[in-house]
Amino acid sequence: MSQDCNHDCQSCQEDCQERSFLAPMNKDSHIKKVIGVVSGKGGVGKSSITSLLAVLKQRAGYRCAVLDGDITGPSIAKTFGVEGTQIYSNGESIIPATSLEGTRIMSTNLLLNDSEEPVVWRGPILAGMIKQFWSDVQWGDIDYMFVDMPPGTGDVPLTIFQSLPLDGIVIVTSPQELVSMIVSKAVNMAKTMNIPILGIVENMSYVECPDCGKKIFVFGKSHLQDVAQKYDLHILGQLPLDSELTQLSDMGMIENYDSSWLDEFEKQIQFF
Ligand SMILES: Nc1ncnc2c1ncn2[C@@H]1O[C@H](COP(=O)(O)OP(=O)(O)OP(=O)(O)O)[C@@H](O)[C@H]1O
Repeated sequence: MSQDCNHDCQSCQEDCQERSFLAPMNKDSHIKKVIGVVSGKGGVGKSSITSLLAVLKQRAGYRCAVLDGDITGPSIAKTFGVEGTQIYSNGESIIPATSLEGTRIMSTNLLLNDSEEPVVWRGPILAGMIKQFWSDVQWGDIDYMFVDMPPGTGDVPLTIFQSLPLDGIVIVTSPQELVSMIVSKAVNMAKTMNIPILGIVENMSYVECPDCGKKIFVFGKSHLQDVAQKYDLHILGQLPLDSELTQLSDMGMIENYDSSWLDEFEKQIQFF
């Protein structure tokens, strides 16, 4: 580190070991905990679990926010029913959308005129967008911010790992993913970046028979225990496939979702 260091890494060109890639927090935001939600590949329910984590913490009385870092496949605004909300700026910062129950949300969907328009930006622009969501949005006082990370372990998730002060990550998987190498990539990425892994969630694990309540493991025997043991991961939950969750998410009403398994999930995330 140079003797003249003023700790402003943004304007400094020096090749310095102490260089921090962290994006500055918005001056009017006070965010106590930032938790990233990752998955090795798309479609396993990462955005749904991100939303449910915020819903559960909000129900427990905390002030929550969701930063939709899945810039090219945003779904959080729709899930929380704020798609189409007019986002405005106070001249200095962008004001996020607020859901019916008070969760603050920022997502690319809120910035596009047409939510069906594809986002065809390249990596550096995507990464810059996520930093702007952190630095330029006036989040206010937040107890828990959940960051819906882009799927995979590529350039953009890596930038989020480096740019946001993550307190930990939650890994979301599907039963099929657990038998592949995909989970190990997400685990190794977090370990390389020195970010604590809070736990692993197996989503779409089983279907519950509506008549007798029996759990049917449609993808065969779960490998969750083996994987958790192998990588020393805390199991946060084994969540069922539930059509009501899909329907409420599609209607923008995830905050109304309730189910008996949510109580157990809520207990498992109390230590965050
Ligand atoms: N446990 C579940 N039961 C029923 N439907 C679910 C469940 N989890 C997710 N879904 C549904 O599956 C679809 C994909 O889920 P989601 O968008 O959360 O996945 P994702 O991993 O974030 O995908 P992507 O990475 O492509 O954004 C959505 O329609 C969602 O409502």
